[in-house]
Amino acid sequence: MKKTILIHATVITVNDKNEVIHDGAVAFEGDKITYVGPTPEDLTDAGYDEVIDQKGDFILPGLINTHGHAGMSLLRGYADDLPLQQWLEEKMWPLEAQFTADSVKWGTQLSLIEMIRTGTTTFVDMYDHMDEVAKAVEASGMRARLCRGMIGLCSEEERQTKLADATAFAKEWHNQADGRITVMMAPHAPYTCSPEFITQIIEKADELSLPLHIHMSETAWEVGQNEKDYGLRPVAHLEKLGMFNRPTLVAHAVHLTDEEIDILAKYKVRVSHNVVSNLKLASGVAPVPKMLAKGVSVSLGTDSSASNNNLNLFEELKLAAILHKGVNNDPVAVPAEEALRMATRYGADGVFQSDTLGSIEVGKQADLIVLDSHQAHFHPAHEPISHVVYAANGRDVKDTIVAGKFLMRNHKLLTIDEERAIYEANRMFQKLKR
Ligand SMILES: CSC[C@H]1O[C@@H](n2cnc3c(O)ncnc32)[C@H](O)[C@@H]1O
Ligand SMILES: [Zn+2]
Repeated sequence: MKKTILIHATVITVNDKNEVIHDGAVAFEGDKITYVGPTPEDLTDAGYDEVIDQKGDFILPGLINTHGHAGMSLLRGYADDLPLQQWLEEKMWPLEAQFTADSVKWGTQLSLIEMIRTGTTTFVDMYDHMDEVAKAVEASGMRARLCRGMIGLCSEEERQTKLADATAFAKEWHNQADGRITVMMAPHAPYTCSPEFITQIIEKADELSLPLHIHMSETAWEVGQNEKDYGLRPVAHLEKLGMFNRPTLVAHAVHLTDEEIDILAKYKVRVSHNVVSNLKLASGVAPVPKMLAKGVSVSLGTDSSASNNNLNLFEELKLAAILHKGVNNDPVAVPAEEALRMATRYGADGVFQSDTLGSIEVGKQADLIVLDSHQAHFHPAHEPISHVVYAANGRDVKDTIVAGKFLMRNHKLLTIDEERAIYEANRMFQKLKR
């Protein structure tokens, strides 16, 4: 197995002690980290196949995007400035109904390019034609937690076809691509899936020992609708259906009462905070400081490029750190260190892989990103965490490494043909009837 060491770097470990190592080094053998510490004085007999001098660049754990729909990059910019329900019903769903496996394949390629370029090493994806997504992830070298999203607003026969499709996908792809691909079961939302359908999906997740993923409490409309239809708000509704007895990741969680936050904390429900998407669709602002204070694990998600309109998690990172200060009149809400944990450690928890991902520690997966620190906006050279959260942007990422393999080196993508992907995505979009 190849042994590599990155030396003379500023290593932002995001470990328990939040250590930052100046003139530090990170070594990995195969897919695992084998050394984290000061740059060794003498490497002559250490047996490394490759020694890379980072000249002070920042090394961080790869970022983890805990909610999105990669295929939807095909619809970037197609329907801006609308509220969620109108955006979905009048714009997204009619176009998605025309999507083929090829549309999803090329939409996903665009997303993978953006994510690798901006330092995401693991992402969650909920969509249709998931075989195409899984094949693209496998070839790209990325890590992903994938799920076939199920919308229940169709005939019983179609619902059962979707459940069978999700089950077959899970059986075929869970723990594949050397463990880089894992799977969840995903009812789309409480307002698009009946209680009976959600129950069937929970039972299937139980049978397959898989976590669950769902959009929840995204808009005030959704909460009102749930109360009207079932006499309960979404959190109590899903609790009653037994969803939270299984490991669950919910996306959005914008409209929550204090009691609902207590329920999420009690069941260790993971929350994906989609700050840009929630602002753009005018859904609201999730009570993130309250959730964090009550011990809820809150990570960051982009949602899709159709509501974001990019997959650059550095934007979520900065906004998560500053928005909650503004709306709560509290300059210490979501400090920089906590925002960075949301993008890394808590993300690892969000994908149920905190043992192996989310920080730079010996034994964990070598999922690393390198930021070019030789730029004006990273100087004066102090407080690296502050610079990464408040001053950095996705284009600062020069190297992206997943499972010890470079997917991008010196800004050059190594596993995806970018020009072809851009060409094909445009061709796919032109085929859609708008
Ligand atoms: C078939 S699963 C994916 C499904 O979700 C839709 N979607 C995208 N973004 C959101 C969002 O913010 N809330 C609810 N649903 C969303 C997407 O259009 C797909 O149909
Ligand atoms: Zn979504």
